[in-house]
Amino acid sequence: MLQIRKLVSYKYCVMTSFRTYAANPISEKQIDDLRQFFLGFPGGSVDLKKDEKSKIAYIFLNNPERRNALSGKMMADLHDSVCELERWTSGKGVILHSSGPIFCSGGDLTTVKQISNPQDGDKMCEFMQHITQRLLNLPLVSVALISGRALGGGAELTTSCDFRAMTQNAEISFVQAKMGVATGWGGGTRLVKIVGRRNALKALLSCEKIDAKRAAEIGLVDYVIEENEDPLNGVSSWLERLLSHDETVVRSIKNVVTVAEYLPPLESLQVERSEFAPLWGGKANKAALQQNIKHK
Ligand SMILES: C[C@@H](C(=O)O)C(=O)SCCNC(=O)CCNC(=O)[C@H](O)C(C)(C)COP(=O)(O)OP(=O)(O)OC[C@H]1O[C@@H](n2cnc3c(N)ncnc32)[C@H](O)[C@@H]1OP(=O)(O)O
Repeated sequence: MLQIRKLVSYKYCVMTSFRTYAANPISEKQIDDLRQFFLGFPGGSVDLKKDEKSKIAYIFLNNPERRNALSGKMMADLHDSVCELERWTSGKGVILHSSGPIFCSGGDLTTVKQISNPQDGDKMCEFMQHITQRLLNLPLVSVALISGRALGGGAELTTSCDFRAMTQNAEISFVQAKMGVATGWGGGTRLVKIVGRRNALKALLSCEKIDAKRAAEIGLVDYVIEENEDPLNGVSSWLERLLSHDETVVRSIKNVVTVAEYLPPLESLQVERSEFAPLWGGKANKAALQQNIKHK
């Protein structure tokens, strides 16, 4: 019993410190300073809704007048949403979405123009890398629903989820090179992991419009919304089917996959063990054994 308690407390320590570590090793004070700085650039909001029945949360990018561009204030909102989701212990999934013809037109150019110097650019980079990595590392399975176009920082945002769903007319374009910059929100690093080195290099240099067909070819999209399907209902049903297991199982699987990406194998195996032990003989496991399931 003591051994199991030790394992559970090990798991808690590793996962708590890991989430911040893998997001960027910066202190709470630094994060708070960055948050305060970016709150000074107003416009739009990022709205969080949690559905306790389906255990799926929805992060909504809301800045329609500027084609859902991300203002400094929205970056701070996104940070707050991710923090709230880290505390949502009964959740299983999260969907990042917006409405209108543009999923997200990137950084809000009103904000961007006011911080157009290397020092502030680095601050934005640090804050956005931190937020997007924390989003990706949540113990929730995440999907970016790209309905319409995702440009620049908007394209980078789509890589901060486990999966991407696209509508038939959606396009993802990494236009950073055309803007005289490279990716800075962590999207370059994540894109290489998703589509591989050559496809990433091509997407970043060509600034091409990647439609659903091309995205499927390079492994950038996981679910294409059907012609007559409501995008949000469609992706929610797709995710619910994937998350049909007990939340303890879903969250453990997500944690194991997350740590395997960052930690050396021996440490990752230790986390896997600490995730497994409490599940073995647990509520979901006992219920499954009682059903005498045949996996035909
Ligand atoms: C962080 C950084 C990075 O690269 O790392 C970035 O993301 S830089 C940002 C990279 N993104 C961009 O450069 C986007 C530039 N915008 C566009 O290409 C276009 O606006 C589209 C996004 C394709 C939308 O074209 P569409 O014909 O639908 O609308 P529109 O051009 O009339 O735009 C409607 C209104 O939204 C505003 N608007 C559009 N995108 C904006 C943005 N990113 N920031 C601030 N305002 C923006 C327009 O100025 C316009 O405002 P008014 O009606 O008041 O004139």
